[in-house]
Amino acid sequence: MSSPFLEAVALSCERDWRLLFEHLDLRITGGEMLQVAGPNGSGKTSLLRLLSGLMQPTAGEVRLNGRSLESQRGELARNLLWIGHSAGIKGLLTAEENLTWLCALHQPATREAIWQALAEVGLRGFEDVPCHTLSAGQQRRVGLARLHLSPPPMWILDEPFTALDKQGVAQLERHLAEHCERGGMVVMTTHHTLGDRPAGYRELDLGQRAA
Ligand SMILES: Nc1ncnc2c1ncn2[C@@H]1O[C@H](COP(=O)(O)OP(=O)(O)OP(=O)(O)O)[C@@H](O)[C@H]1O
Repeated sequence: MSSPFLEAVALSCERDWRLLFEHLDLRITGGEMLQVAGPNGSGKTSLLRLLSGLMQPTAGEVRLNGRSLESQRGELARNLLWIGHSAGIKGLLTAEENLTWLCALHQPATREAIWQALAEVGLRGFEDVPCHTLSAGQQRRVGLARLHLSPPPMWILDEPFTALDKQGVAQLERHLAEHCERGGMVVMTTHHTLGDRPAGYRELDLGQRAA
């Protein structure tokens, strides 16, 4: 099967009567990484939410494999992994419990696979600890462990490096680049300058397109 591709066609976004961007066209496919950059409030998270089908555009359209996202909800759910600005985990659940139910949305994972993924993100020994007792960076790592659990090909990540230490940043950069090198797709926002970029890397600066 060919890799999925995502398009924005003449996309405009207005929030609270403020036009964030307009006439935005882009196409991203397997093997590519798009870093959405720009100042605070320029619309980076809004663009990611539009591309993930979590928000409706003011004008224009988002397409998956050449067809409107609206008609592709099932396909989108099968192909997309969205990790938002917050770690996206529940504090009262343990790391293992959080990943068990998050994975159930896509592809149920075994306990062994979850423990292995937690080890990959440096959380060996923290599997059965309630997440509210973990540090901010550790909580972020629990959420990011999903990227090691048979994830779908399209990753849309809002500020995934937040709260990570240097080693965590380097490890995540490598993992994202490897995902693209294997034919996966990454769209993300970050204010961080990436040291490890795959061949298919490009940047979209919303600050330079301000409406
Ligand atoms: N739920 C909301 N309702 C109304 N307006 C919103 C909402 N969320 C964001 N906005 C507005 O949309 C604009 C863009 O917000 P957005 O979060 O997309 O920016 P951003 O570029 O991701 O910013 P940051 O770098 O601070 O994360 C801001 O002016 C914000 O006030």
